[in-house]
Amino acid sequence: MNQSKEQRILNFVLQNAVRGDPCSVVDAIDKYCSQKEWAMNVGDEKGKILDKTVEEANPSVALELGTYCGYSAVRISRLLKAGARLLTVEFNPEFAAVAKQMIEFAGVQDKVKLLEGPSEEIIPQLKKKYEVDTLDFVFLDHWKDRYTPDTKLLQECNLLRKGSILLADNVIFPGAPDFLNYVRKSPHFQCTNYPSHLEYMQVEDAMEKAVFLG
Ligand SMILES: O=c1[nH]cnc2c(O)cc(-c3ccc(F)cc3)cc12
Ligand SMILES: [Mg+2]
Repeated sequence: MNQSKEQRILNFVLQNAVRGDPCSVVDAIDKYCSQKEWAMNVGDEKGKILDKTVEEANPSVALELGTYCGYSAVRISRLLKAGARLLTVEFNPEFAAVAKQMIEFAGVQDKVKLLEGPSEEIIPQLKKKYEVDTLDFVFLDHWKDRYTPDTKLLQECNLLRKGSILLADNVIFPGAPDFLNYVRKSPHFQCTNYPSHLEYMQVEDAMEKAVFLG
């Protein structure tokens, strides 16, 4: 059976990174995807914006929508303080299977919980099934058409508190215009735009930070 691109990325990591070393996993994925096969990891340029925002949030509980191969789950969890945790949601079972192995190889499995399924089903379960009170940090990197409905759902489920930080990837390319409209017009969010480039390409992209004001 032919290997998928995501399985090829994982194999490259298993052969070129250091087990238990999250930075080596992140670097190996970036090396493969910049030199061999493009893939939709957030990448190192936008990854540095992600790092800064995670450090600013210093979350006890973080949520990621869109795990893919686990690149940003490893990138985020390497920065988490002792006892902090990341919940990451992936709809595609093939991607989830690769991400699970990526997370374990990186040695961050004790900080990361991978939840398989659609975000609109999982978000309403976070409080009761996953013992979440409120989320300190949310990384939106799944499907652009879900950014706005899932942001509204997070609010409706009382999962945000004053100061919760949302960070959205790809607000320029592929683009999430309705999300930008929603958060920038809402009195409940204070927004900041971070111009950057599409991962591994010279195409303009940006990330949007939206701090919940309560
Ligand atoms: O679907 C996506 N989810 C999350 N992140 C993405 C991301 O960073 C890039 C892209 C993407 C970019 C260019 C292209 F030609 C085709 C897809 C998609 C996603
Ligand atoms: Mg993305």
